[in-house]
Amino acid sequence: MRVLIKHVAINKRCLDILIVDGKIAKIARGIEVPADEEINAHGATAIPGLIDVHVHFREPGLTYKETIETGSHAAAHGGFTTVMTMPNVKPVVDTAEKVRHQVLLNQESSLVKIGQFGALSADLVGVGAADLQKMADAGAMAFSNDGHGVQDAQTMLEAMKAARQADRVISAHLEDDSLIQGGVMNAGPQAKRLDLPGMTGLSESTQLARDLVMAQATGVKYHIAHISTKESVAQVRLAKQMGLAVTAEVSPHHLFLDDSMIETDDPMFKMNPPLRSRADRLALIAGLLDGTIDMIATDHAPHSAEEKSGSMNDCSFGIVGLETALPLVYTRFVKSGLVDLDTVLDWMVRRPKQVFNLVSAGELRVGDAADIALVDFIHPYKINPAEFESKGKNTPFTGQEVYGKVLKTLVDGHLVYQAKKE
Ligand SMILES: NC(=O)N[C@@H](CC(=O)O)C(=O)O
Ligand SMILES: [Zn+2]
Ligand SMILES: [Zn+2]
Repeated sequence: MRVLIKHVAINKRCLDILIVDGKIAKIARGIEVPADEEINAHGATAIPGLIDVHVHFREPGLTYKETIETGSHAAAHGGFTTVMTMPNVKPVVDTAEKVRHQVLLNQESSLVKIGQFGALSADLVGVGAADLQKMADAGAMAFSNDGHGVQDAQTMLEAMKAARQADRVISAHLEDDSLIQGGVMNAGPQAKRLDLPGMTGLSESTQLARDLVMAQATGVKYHIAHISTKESVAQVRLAKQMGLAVTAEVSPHHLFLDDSMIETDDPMFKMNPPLRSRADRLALIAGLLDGTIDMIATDHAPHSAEEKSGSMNDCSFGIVGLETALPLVYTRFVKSGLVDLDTVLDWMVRRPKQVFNLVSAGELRVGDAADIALVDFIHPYKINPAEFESKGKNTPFTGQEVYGKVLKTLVDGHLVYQAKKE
């Protein structure tokens, strides 16, 4: 099977891409060979398919929020060709048998490549680490307790030792429950103004301090999920200087929103960790720019309309991200002149691939898997949740004007998303 993509921009040059049997065979000017399928990509830019190391597809158990199929359509629509799915489905993916089952389910139902996380402890809250080695053997690509902080130090220590042994990364959701105090947004003047219970960022940074000491002792590859505070960024910077195998991801919403922008009690602004202060947000941007933070991950967390209605006091934590990440990052960071597109691809393709050892993901090089997104960076459009492929429409970015509409997405040379003609 040969696919020929004609007249596409790559690093600002107009080139053709020849794909043979799912792999990139040639990238050059004016390739003239017969092909089973020819795509005229005039006006589009080709980028390697994006990688998101933090998403929630809600199958099994919570499929009214999202299924593997709808989540994978959302990924493809967002230009993502590989995602890593968190284990907080129902039942939680916390045994080798459940990992095996989940990996099969992912393969059957997904349009994009999926790396599956196994849980660090039983049901995400159990004391004592789960059997990480067995889960790794069954196909778990990494481990996480996302959704819950690991409250018990001994449990985290056991998990770190086992992850080190199995050569898998731990992605930590950092949250000390004793410091949360029923908060629904960041503690600070804005929470007071809105008369909403606040939660302190110390909940994240204190647990991070504990974990970094144990990460050094065990030598585990330790990754911080959705980092959100300036204190955490400072700790990661120091830990890296000390030579620890520490990495971190930041979400687009923590980069582009802060609690001063929450003007009303609006469920679309409730997520975990919460939007922090402007000073925190600026520290996250600085950390990303200087390499302290390695990558961007969406924490795509779909919920039903009902679960995201009413007051922040009662609604669910989390927002969707797969279908807004690239346009938001491109518009705020590249269009504004802060960084070039290639740097964004470091954050959204290369570092995620390296850190999580995602060997099947392609990087737009001859010989690599043809995981490619064709993107229109020229024409602006407005974010409209009604156009999302995800079941979750819960985003605080509705109506924002952005650049970076995905026109087509290919996984192993197969078209998995195609924008409707206007
Ligand atoms: N981020 C969120 O607010 N929610 C996530 C859980 C998580 O990422 O901690 C979810 O599963 O809904
Ligand atoms: Zn989390
Ligand atoms: Zn999450």
